Amino acid sequence: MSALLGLDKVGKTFARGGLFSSRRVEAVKEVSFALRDETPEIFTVIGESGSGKSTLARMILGIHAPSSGSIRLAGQDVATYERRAFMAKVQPIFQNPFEAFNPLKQLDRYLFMTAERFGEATDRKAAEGRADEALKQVGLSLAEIAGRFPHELSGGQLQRVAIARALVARPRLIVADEPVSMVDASLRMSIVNLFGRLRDDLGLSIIYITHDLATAYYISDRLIIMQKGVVVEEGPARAVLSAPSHPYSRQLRDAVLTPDSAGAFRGGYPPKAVPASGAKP
Ligand SMILES: Nc1ncnc2c1ncn2[C@@H]1O[C@H](COP(=O)(O)OP(=O)(O)OP(=O)(O)O)[C@@H](O)[C@H]1O
Repeated sequence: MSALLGLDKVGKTFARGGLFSSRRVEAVKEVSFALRDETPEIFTVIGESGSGKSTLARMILGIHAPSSGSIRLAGQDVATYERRAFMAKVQPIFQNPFEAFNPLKQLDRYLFMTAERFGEATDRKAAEGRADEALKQVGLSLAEIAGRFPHELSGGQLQRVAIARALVARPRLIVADEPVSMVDASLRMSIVNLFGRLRDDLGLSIIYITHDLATAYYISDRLIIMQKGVVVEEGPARAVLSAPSHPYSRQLRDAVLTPDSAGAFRGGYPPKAVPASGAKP
């Protein structure tokens, strides 16, 4: 078995209040997990605000260096990758699609640029082909997007373009940090369903960072639950959320457990009545 991604006792400590401050925050402590090469999956990192999810995502993306432990992609330490080679394998999707794009730049430019930089497209025609293919994978097309600016699209459409931009590189792994929390509640399930299709059709693995238990339950294959930087529970998503053993996991589950959704958490699938947001009942 070869690992696509392997984290071994990864930790991150920040100095609070400037470089010379002695106050330290342990944002992530000794997190270990591996994604298998042969088994594409949606691996969810769930936890409340401040639990260390984004710090973990940034370390996997090579934005922050771990303070301890190691992160390996296809057997190689993430820190030693040449940036372009790394981005061809791992692509990010961030929370706010409106911040991901310059409001003055046409959206197709981003797709062409990614195709040329990370997707090995050698000319404009190849880049257009790549962009159209990726847009179709998210339910759009180059004809619909060509020449359009970010403000001309809805948040949901724009997040689809952000996902298409990631796909243009034909990565092995997508790290999606709260990708649906800025998207209209009615569209959240369609975005997470799209992740499911990308896993099944393209063999992509997705690290899905969220505080939304409902979408996590619905789409995840495996998950870890984080609290104060520590993994308090891990395992197959349905098993963990149906019978959580840690008090914090139970608290999380109960926060979205309405009488209507209770059946879903007892094992019914798909969970028809689970709310699309993490809103408390
Ligand atoms: N650059 C930084 N400098 C100092 N402290 C930081 C930095 N980044 C994160 N932290 C701290 O690390 C802890 C974890 O933050 P992180 O953003 O990873 O949590 P999170 O689970 O992603 O939260 P949220 O859901 O609100 O984004 C918090 O206490 C945060 O204040």
